[in-house]
Amino acid sequence: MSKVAVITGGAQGIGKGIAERLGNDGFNIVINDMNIDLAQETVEEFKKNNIDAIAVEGNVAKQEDQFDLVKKAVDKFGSVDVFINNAGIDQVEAVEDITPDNLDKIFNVNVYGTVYGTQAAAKQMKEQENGGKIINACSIAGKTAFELLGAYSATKFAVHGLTQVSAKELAQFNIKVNAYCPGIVGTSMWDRIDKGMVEYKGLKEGEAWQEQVNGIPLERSQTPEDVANLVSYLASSDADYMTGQAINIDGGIEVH
Ligand SMILES: NC(=O)c1ccc[n+]([C@@H]2O[C@H](COP(=O)([O-])OP(=O)(O)OC[C@H]3O[C@@H](n4cnc5c(N)ncnc54)[C@H](O)[C@@H]3O)[C@@H](O)[C@H]2O)c1
Repeated sequence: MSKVAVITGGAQGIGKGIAERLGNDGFNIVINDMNIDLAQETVEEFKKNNIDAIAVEGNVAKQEDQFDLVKKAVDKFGSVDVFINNAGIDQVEAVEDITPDNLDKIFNVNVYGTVYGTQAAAKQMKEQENGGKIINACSIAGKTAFELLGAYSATKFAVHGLTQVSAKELAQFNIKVNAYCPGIVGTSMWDRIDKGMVEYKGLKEGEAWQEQVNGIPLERSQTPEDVANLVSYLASSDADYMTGQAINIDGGIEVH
């Protein structure tokens, strides 16, 4: 029977790239997203390419939605072998300007969402003979400071910590937990970050993005496929001895 991968926030961007790659690797795919229309469109596109996939509407910040997501995946495909806590949101703000509402919002999705996804996936994986793999969306901003991304960065540092602790706690159940740390990926998230930085710094549209891209040693921006190449490895049996790692895939921006 094919293995099953669940990808939160998989309707577009990095999540879609990962879902497509894992589908081509032979996984059955379950895409979660709040934007169910886009998730359905993505699933239809995958089906045309012979990837077996379903879309499940849900908000990762709600614990019950995450358990419902796992239940729907198991009802449809029989297991959850890989669970990707990919959904995340951005905010561009100087630390002095961060509001309580914004702080709640970003922690709810990026941090609480990762906790709830891990809980739902682990419960199911503990019942499975072969355990499973949980893979979290961290960021280079989860290891290093980036101006105007204070709240976002704090959530990704938290995801980094959660990855390490979950790995230690779940190893005994043959559940591996790792994270991918992308750099500057051309998705709708970066369109919003560019807009926010342009406002703060008085730049022209696209200039903040270009400034970041100019600093990439490999001299090009990143694609969702670049990230998916790493996640494909983390989801595979080749990574069976790896757990607790947060791996940069960023064209050389950060070296640790
Ligand atoms: N784009 C980058 O440069 C970059 C770099 C490092 C890390 N990341 C991380 O990678 C992940 C994906 O980023 P992206 O650039 O593809 O983002 P994106 O905004 O392009 O896509 C995110 C998807 O998640 C969905 N989503 C948002 N909140 C949700 C929620 N509460 N519940 C369910 N779905 C939700 C959105 O509808 C959207 O389809 C995020 O965790 C992000 O922080 C992105």
